[in-house]
Amino acid sequence: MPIRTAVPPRVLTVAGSDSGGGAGIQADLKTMLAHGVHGMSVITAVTAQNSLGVQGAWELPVDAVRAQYRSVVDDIGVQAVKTGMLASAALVETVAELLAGTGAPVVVDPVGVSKHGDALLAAEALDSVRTKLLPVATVATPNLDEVAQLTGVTVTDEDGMRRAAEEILAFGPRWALIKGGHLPGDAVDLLTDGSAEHWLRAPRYDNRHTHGTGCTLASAIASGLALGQDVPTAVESAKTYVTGAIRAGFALGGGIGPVDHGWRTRRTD
Ligand SMILES: Nc1ncnc2c1ncn2[C@@H]1O[C@H](COP(=O)(O)OP(=O)(O)OP(=O)(O)O)[C@@H](O)[C@H]1O
Ligand SMILES: Cc1ncc(CO)c(N)n1
Repeated sequence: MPIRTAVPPRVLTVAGSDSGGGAGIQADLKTMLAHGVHGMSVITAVTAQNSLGVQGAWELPVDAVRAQYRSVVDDIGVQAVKTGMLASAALVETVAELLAGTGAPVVVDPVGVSKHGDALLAAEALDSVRTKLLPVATVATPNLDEVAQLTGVTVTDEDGMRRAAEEILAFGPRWALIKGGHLPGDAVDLLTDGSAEHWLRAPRYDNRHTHGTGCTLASAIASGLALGQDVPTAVESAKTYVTGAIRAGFALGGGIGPVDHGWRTRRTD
């Protein structure tokens, strides 16, 4: 048996736990495993969640979040970070302050509500996301509901996605990835840094089992960045990964099932 000598890149997710295993920390770590990086976690909140919705949510104390972050970063080190559910203004500000000191690229998924419409971020935290968190992001990945919450822009078409990207970039992230997954038609996303524009197009799969798509996409981007890819390359390969995972999504429970993070190891065609 060969003995491993190379150490895989390390990727940190700062996010909430989804007991159902489809989104949040659980989706992030599965995505990282699928990309061959070493996944680590700072848990910000615990949700009681399944295919039907979010039955409860409890955020962790700021000190617990700080301590987890220091444990990971001071000893193991990180090559990329992804943030997801941050729950409160206090946690958003704490995480933003911690990330301002990291030299690693940061993918911010500004999680606002779950697929079922359950709030995962307090309304009074939106301003901290705009002024503290987005400025430290290498890539921000809002869906169209999060765009509306953060900028007031209602997107109905691809021109609207351009306007949304400008507004998001004005908060300070280096790149904006506007996810058009909630529009009808093909699943079209726009990646831009204000000059280059990359449109990512994939067929829309008529699959209701899409729990955790946003977490999966953002973690795949962070994994690509940790592997040394540039932002457009990491986003393109993450889009391919999430599209395959949605295509292979499966029914679990009585509601919206998860995407299949392991689709590449299971597909035969
Ligand atoms: N039915 C679908 N078929 C193919 N691609 C999809 C579909 N739904 C979403 N996508 C793609 O999945 C990715 C995630 O987008 P989406 O808008 O679903 O994120 P999200 O709402 O943040 O997800 P979640 O809140 O469940 O984590 C995007 O690349 C989007 O285009
Ligand atoms: C914990 C958690 N994070 C993110 C999402 C995004 O949908 C979710 N449903 N649950």
